[in-house]
Amino acid sequence: MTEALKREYQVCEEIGRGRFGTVFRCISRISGDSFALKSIDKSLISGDSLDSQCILTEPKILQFLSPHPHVVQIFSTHEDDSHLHIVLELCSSQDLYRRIIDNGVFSESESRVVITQVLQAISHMHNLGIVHRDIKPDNIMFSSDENLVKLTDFGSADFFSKESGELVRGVVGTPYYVAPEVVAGLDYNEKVDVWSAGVVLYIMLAGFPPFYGDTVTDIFEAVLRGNLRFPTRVFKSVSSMAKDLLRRMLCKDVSRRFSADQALRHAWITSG
Ligand SMILES: Nc1ncnc2c1ncn2[C@@H]1O[C@H](COP(=O)(O)OP(=O)(O)OP(=O)(O)O)[C@@H](O)[C@H]1O
Repeated sequence: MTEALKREYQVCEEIGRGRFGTVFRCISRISGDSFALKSIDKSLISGDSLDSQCILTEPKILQFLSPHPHVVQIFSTHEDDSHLHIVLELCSSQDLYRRIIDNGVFSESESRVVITQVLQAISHMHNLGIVHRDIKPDNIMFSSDENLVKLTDFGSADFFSKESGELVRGVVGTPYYVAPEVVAGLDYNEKVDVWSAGVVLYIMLAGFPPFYGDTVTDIFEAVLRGNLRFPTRVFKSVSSMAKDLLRRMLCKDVSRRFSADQALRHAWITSG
């Protein structure tokens, strides 16, 4: 651990583990406030691999996006021979995935509170020319005060240029959440994040994803068909306004799919 890090923070208990590192709670010796310290073991990453790119991209993009109320805040990075340490805002241990598993489906008003904040984070990113490419419940955390939602995990994010209309390439994302144009191997734009946020909203309301299958291939085929259904058993009590927003976010035709800003202006969002 670097001297500066040891001087500034007292490292406490482990609070999580990812593929490349361990996350600890740490306390600032100056303010007494708690933070999350993500320590990435550099020996687990091979030199010029995609993994090492992701790990280096994340702090760079977080620095660029911070501060925003719905993007997990980065405070500093410290590097030594063996590790890259990132000091982040401390979130609650429960992410949206865990909350859906533990508490079941969300009401419309609960879903609205979460998705509005996610869309605000996406709008902020898109306005700064960044596409996240891995929006999913596991990457949506709650802040320690529980009502604030924070978007995390920018390891798959990339820069794009809105002015030049330049498109992004590469199959990136998680099967249930990935947009059809990504699965089809086409170039794509930032609206892939709106599609993924639409999948998240659908799951919060229904408890299952809109496009699913037993294997990754089956899921991809369902995504490519993009046949959005609202089974009566589950959706009979969901408002037509909520379904209308889902249709506009989960629209296969990218040119007709809502942007994050359009979604934020939709009546179902603003009526909240
Ligand atoms: N800012 C944070 N505040 C609180 N807990 C966190 C924070 N960041 C990460 N964690 C916890 O640490 C765990 C590991 O996080 P990390 O970002 O290293 O990996 P991951 O994104 O879960 O997985 P992968 O490494 O496969 O991408 C998370 O699942 C979460 O429980």
